[in-house]
Amino acid sequence: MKLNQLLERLKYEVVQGSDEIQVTTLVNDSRKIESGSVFVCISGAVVDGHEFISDVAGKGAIAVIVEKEVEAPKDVTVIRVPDTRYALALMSASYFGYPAEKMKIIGITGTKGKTTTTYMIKSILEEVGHKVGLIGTIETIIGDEKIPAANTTPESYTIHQYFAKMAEAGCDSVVMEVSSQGLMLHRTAGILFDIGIFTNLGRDHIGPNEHKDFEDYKRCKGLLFQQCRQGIANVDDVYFEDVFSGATCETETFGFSEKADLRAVDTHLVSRPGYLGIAYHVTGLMDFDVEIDIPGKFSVYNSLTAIAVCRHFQVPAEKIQEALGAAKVKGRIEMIRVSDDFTLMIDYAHNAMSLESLLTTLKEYNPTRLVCLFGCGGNRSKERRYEMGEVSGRLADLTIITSDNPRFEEPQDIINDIKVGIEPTEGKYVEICDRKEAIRYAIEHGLPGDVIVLAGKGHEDYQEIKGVKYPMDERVLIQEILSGH
Ligand SMILES: CC(=O)N[C@H]1[C@@H](OP(=O)(O)OP(=O)(O)OC[C@H]2O[C@@H](n3ccc(=O)[nH]c3=O)[C@H](O)[C@@H]2O)O[C@H](CO)[C@@H](O)[C@@H]1O[C@H](C)C(=O)N[C@@H](C)C(=O)N[C@H](CCC(=O)O)C(=O)O
Ligand SMILES: Nc1ncnc2c1ncn2[C@@H]1O[C@H](COP(=O)(O)OP(=O)(O)OP(=O)(O)O)[C@@H](O)[C@H]1O
Ligand SMILES: N[C@H](CCC[C@H](N)C(=O)O)C(=O)O
Ligand SMILES: [Mg+2]
Repeated sequence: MKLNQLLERLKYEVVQGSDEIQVTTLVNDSRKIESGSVFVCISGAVVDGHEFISDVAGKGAIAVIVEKEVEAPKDVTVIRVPDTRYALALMSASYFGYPAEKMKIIGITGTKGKTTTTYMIKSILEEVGHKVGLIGTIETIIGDEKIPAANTTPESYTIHQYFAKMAEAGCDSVVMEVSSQGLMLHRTAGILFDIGIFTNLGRDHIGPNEHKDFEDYKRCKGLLFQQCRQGIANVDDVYFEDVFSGATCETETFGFSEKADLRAVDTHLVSRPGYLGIAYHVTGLMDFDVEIDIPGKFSVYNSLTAIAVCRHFQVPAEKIQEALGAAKVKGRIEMIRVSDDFTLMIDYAHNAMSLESLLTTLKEYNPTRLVCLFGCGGNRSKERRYEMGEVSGRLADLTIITSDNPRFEEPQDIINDIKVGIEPTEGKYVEICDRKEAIRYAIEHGLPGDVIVLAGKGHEDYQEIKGVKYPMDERVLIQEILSGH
């Protein structure tokens, strides 16, 4: 492949050498260089790719793409672009033959509900015969192949590599989560989404290596609506108009508000022993009854989003009803049967917004006690800690504070930060640092009619401590506890 073909959709300057050369592979990791590779230098959060130029030249790279002034061996072509992450995205699309243009691409952004909604959309579209690829927090799904995810929205090269595999596997559409960091770091640059979705916006992801402030977070979410044809938005969210202020797409809305194009009415909780769900009537652009096995008001939002998307694929109401009735997502309000007396669930709520909506909605089912077990991740937004502490102290009848993924922080320091939030609420709490022991406590002290939530780890099957991921799956811990281990 010729270098100028990879660069065809970019503005660039040839600083040294020629763009007429043939290259073998496109690489942004010096450890993956082959003879004839072009190396894209990314200024990362940990290291600067520009520092590897002599290393990659020694390994056979024949061109480098830079965004800074650099010294390079004379036989290496140097191309300068304004932003190398942006360039990597557009070059990757070309490298893999523009696979996004062969399928319908659905992108979902928002603070919460992305993962849940992607699975709902996939199951509805597959009900009527579409073949749907999926990219998100839990995994990437290409036909029968499931690849565990490192990021919610992977690096652009990986996205196009997955797209190419999906197109080859016969997928006609892709549903993917588009995180604000993904938008900020140009991981999805150059993709024209057929449908872009905005679920909601809450304070999150502010801190070192994430967003500098809420304004930046909000601005990044809005970028999706400058690169899609049809926007679909939650009109009830207070930030909807802000997020869509620069939008260039057609826009339709969903929500409870009378203004919504697709609206939920007559919502009612469904509760039977061992079962919590929600039902409503959808009206406006479509008209039918919906019942879902996932409790809570946000299940109404997530399913409305899925309905709005599937309407654009002309899916009939009965098929949507059927697929939504069976929708289940790993670690998202996943019910685990441990007792005939009380209800226990594993959920991924790991910020104040999701914990507040989860606990509020569960309280509506009138449990004897609402018990909330959680910790917070280390080396992630510190605001989450006291905010989640405050939410749980205020809404739960008992909070069990424990560890999540401490990463490089001391678990007890994280617990202390959570206590700063919980103490002023006078909410009842216990602290048990070891997560398994904390779960044991929750199960052994469960009272008839209790609802117990294990929050924060959701689908994760590991605990990350000082750079090592140790196996830890809450489903396995529960089975061990029940069998007396
Ligand atoms: C802070 C951040 O966003 N980091 C992400 C980023 O790392 P980076 O580019 O800054 O990497 P770096 O290690 O500094 O390396 C810079 C460059 O040098 C290259 N390099 C590096 C070492 C070497 O020996 N040779 C070499 O060439 C690297 O390949 C890279 O091109 O790019 C990597 C590849 O795409 C990501 O995996 C990584 O995500 C880390 C794991 C992360 O935790 N990110 C979080 C903040 C994140 O992005 N989260 C969002 C939202 C989550 C959600 O709410 O669902 C997500 O989309 O996942
Ligand atoms: N629409 C929603 N509004 C608020 N909270 C939600 C919503 N949907 C799900 N939640 C709560 O947030 C948690 C995470 O949901 P989900 O994984 O679907 O969101 P996400 O946007 O993919 O989040 P992440 O950025 O962490 O991947 C759920 O476990 C649930 O507690
Ligand atoms: N995608 C999420 C993962 C958090 C999950 C939680 N278990 C933790 O480790 O903090 C984030 O980066 O914010
Ligand atoms: Mg997600």
